[in-house]
Amino acid sequence: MRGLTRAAKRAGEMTFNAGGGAVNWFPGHMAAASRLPRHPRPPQACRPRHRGPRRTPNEDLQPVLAAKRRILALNKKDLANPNIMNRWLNHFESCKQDCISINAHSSNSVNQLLGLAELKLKEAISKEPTLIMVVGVPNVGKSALINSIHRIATSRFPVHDKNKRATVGPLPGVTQDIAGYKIASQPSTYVLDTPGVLVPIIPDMETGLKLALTGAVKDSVVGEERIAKYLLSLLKIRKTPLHWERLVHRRDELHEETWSHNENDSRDSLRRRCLSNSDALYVQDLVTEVQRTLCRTCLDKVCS
Ligand SMILES: Nc1nc2c(ncn2[C@@H]2O[C@H](COP(=O)(O)OP(=O)(O)OP(=O)(O)O)[C@@H](O)[C@H]2O)c(=O)[nH]1
Repeated sequence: MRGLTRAAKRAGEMTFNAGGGAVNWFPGHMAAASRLPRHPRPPQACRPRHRGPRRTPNEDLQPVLAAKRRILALNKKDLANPNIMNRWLNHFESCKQDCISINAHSSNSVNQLLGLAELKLKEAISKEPTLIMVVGVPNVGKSALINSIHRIATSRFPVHDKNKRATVGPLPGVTQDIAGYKIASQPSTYVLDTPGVLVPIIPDMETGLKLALTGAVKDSVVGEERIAKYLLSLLKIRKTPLHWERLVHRRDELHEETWSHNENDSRDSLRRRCLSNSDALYVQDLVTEVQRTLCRTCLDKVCS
């Protein structure tokens, strides 16, 4: 296991050095947002994180958040390996952290989180008004979670801003400002959506590349090719079988199936569903290059 970790670290360094160029991980809106929790009346905190629980806590916010009642929400559970997710839940439980894994798009899942929040915030909710802040790195699903909470709340209580929605998007950095959503009255309770915040300085390259892989920073900040190479290195290190050739065969099969069953299907739609020849060749070249680099630096030895 330690060998794997070391190899991944080495792969991160190599990928990073190969791409070159300084990376600005911390744009202006993040700097502004990282000052928000020091508001004179600091709110309770709910922190959705996603498929990188080790890489995504913001240590700079810990002193402020530690004093709050908080729940750790591991979001995007539908994308995570359930065994690894359970290991993380056990880990946080052993650290006496209230932790739950959720899918922000699922009402059942968000209802479970709300149940836990009600239990946890019982005392605080009796004081008016209560602010619940959702914080986390960019693209973790904070706005999606807020929309689900707001939708559930509006089905329970009459609220005036029923149609208010936080903007959700596949790229990081969609939310640039703080916004409040009323989810209960008497006593008034609000959830606050916040811009995703990274730490001002990414401690090491591996963390940066992993954040990029999970979508917490835009691909263009690190460089698409650099991220692709790093991903391929990780797949190689973990001995994940690569299926490019099978994809090309699948394309030929699909081609035959589709033309024999549905003659109206256009070539364009076919192309969208399959990997083109040039894409497959490009990926194969990339794999070969990564494998050659890995051999050169004896990463194989580290893994074996
Ligand atoms: N599969 C899956 N996707 C999710 C989940 N939660 C959010 N997403 C998707 O993740 C992407 C980012 O979601 P947002 O809610 O915009 O993330 P955010 O944390 O507000 O992002 P910033 O504005 O960058 O801080 C969107 O494409 C969502 O649809 C989830 O539980 N499962």
